[in-house]
Amino acid sequence: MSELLEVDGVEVSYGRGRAERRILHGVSLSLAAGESVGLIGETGSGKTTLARTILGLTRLTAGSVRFDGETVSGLGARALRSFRRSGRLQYVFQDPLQSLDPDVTVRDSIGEGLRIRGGLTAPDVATRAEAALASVGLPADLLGRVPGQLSGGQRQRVAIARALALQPRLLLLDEPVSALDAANRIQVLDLLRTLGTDQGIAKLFISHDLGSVAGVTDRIAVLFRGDIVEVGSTRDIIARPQHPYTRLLVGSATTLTGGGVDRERRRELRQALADHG
Ligand SMILES: Nc1ncnc2c1ncn2[C@@H]1O[C@H](COP(=O)(O)OP(=O)(O)OP(=O)(O)O)[C@@H](O)[C@H]1O
Repeated sequence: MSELLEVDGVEVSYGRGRAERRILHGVSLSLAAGESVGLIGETGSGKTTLARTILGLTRLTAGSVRFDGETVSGLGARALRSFRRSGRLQYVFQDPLQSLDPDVTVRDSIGEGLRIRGGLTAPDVATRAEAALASVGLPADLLGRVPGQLSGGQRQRVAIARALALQPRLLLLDEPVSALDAANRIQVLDLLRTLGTDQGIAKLFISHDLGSVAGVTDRIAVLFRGDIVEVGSTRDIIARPQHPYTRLLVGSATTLTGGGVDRERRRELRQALADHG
């Protein structure tokens, strides 16, 4: 199967000289068109760094990122701008206020990327914005509101609609529900499960919480201290986790196991992890 996204041996460091710290140690990961994959790792493991590298925002020191047949990691500033304008790869942040301007209406916010990309008349942009809003289950009467007049769950849906309006091939969703309360979290995850499947949009869910993405992904990749330590179908990862860190994740996710592993077992797994690293 030809891959939509191919991350191959990516290394990223921050700082220089003595202060240099390697964050990603040769990460490889691929996604096919329409596939839904979870990238799971604890805080500081390098998830956002990997997302930023895929977007071409962070420079890699080794390896490559290919997307939709193009080597993104090799693009110069100008080519990168044009790649971003194309909208083929969209990023949804944990906090919707990071992608939404507080003074801009929902209508203009969703239409902005389309206007920047060009090629559509103003009425076409408006129609696409309305359709995108409807596709995330929100009514058209929200179009005239600004983000401060929306609930947290509505804001995140608007941020998703804004990304969808550009008809991307891949959505990078960085902790898309962790800022939401429990009820909104379930609703937005429910939306994300089916969203884009008809159009073959691939989704990469980035999260520290295996439980919250298990129901929406085909595969899971586990990132631990800058290395992908395990990749497999979501079902296999949950039923037969191999790496000690994955076992700890599965054991801690009470929603998956109905109870989680007991304290003593978690202590053993933490010890195994310490021995591992
Ligand atoms: N611009 C930067 N300069 C220096 N160090 C950075 C920079 N960005 C991130 N880091 C460091 O790189 C490591 C990985 O950070 P990253 O944000 O990728 O982790 P993460 O897995 O996304 O964590 P979280 O779940 O907390 O968001 C952390 O130790 C962080 O402090």
